Amino acid sequence: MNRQVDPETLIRAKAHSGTVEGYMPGFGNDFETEALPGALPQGRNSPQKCEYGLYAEQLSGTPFTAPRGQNERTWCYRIRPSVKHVGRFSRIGMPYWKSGPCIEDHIQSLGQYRWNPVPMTDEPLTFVSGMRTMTTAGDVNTQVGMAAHIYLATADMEDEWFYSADSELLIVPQEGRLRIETELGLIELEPLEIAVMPRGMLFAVKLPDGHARGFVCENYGMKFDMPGRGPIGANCLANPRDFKTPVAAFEDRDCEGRVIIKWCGQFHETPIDHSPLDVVAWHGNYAPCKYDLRTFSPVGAILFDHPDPSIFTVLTAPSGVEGTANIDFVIFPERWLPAENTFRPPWYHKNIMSELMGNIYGIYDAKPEGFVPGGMSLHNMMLPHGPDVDAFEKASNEEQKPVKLTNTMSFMFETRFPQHLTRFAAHEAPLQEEYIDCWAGLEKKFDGTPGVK
Ligand SMILES: O=C(O)Cc1cc(O)ccc1O
Ligand SMILES: [Fe+2]
Repeated sequence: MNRQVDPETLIRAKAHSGTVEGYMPGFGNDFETEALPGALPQGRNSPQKCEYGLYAEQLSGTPFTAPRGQNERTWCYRIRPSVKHVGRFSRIGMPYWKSGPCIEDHIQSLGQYRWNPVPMTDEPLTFVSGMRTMTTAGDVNTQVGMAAHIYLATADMEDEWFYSADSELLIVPQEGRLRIETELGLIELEPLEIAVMPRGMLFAVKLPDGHARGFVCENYGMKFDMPGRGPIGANCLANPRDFKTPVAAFEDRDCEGRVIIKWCGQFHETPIDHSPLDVVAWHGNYAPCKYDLRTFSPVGAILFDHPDPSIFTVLTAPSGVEGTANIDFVIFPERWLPAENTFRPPWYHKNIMSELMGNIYGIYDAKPEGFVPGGMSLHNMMLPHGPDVDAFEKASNEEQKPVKLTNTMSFMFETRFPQHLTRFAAHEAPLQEEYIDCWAGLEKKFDGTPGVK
């Protein structure tokens, strides 16, 4: 990639068969890709000397001895090895990017929370410096739990690259496109797509629209995986081929730059005198990917009742306890609602899991007012919630012909751990103080006499 990643000078791998415009299909596949012919060694990983004078380097995403099927690593053939950064690491501040445990004593009261979109800013903020943590759960040091962030970005990362040693990053754009230049290739992302950036992988984010806002789920624990479909069978929900991993792309460029690392909740930087996006060829199964949420094929109730939202799980990060996710990433996409004699929106409930929701666009059926695109809500462990009074009345009284729910895409980061608000979420972000009043109008209908009311 050249600095502006100009398509003319971009040295990108030729599309192999099965690739779609710079991407290879499949989830967690063993990929191979080279931007220069013959750069990728065949039949071995570490020849005595690599073609083109490249250095071989392995990036391990799982322990060496992880079981086959979970074991993930990638071999990179690069112009310089990663140790060729210039100086020592020095600590820098990133005051709005928090890590768990971050249990500060600043919350007025326990509650159900909802926020308006955090407004865009004129301040020059990159994808990294513009990260604003809303909640943390678990502990980054023990690699358990997660954090939920919003990012506000107005500036490209110029000669600046970032990696998180702490976490995998699930990126959910809400406004503005992102151009994510990674060590393994280029990901172009727009709202209604998501990207997953593996732990330890360098990248820079550029802003084709000059600004961007979105959500990030930072996964401290085991990697996101596709959920098992159980009796649903081999198809529907997210299909593996709709995950796209970039082909190799590199730049050979000297510069005065810096690498920022997030490491056990702290931020460090080191100078670098060249672009670290210098991987000419790679092979392996530890790689970034993107996914278009519009390719999710929802499966739902086709006669009666409202199923658990787990049917809409796109990705799940296990916790080690079966069926109890460190994080489930769930979406609420456009779909048909045909169920008969059924209260169709979500039921009222309390949940051992903690539910952080965000609205990407449109209207969420349980909250027709107040949960707006760019907004978020948090229904924490065992705190009751459900449809607001208008949604309840409408869904209880409407004629039950099949309807298509359109103009909607919300999502949920659901974790087995309680989520703690940051000071930013409690005091700086536009918290809706009156949120719980959305249930105030739910009146007692019971009068002791039989019959539906
Ligand atoms: O609370 C929410 O809006 C999310 C949600 C949706 C649903 O369809 C069922 C349960 C649930 O927690
Ligand atoms: Fe819920």
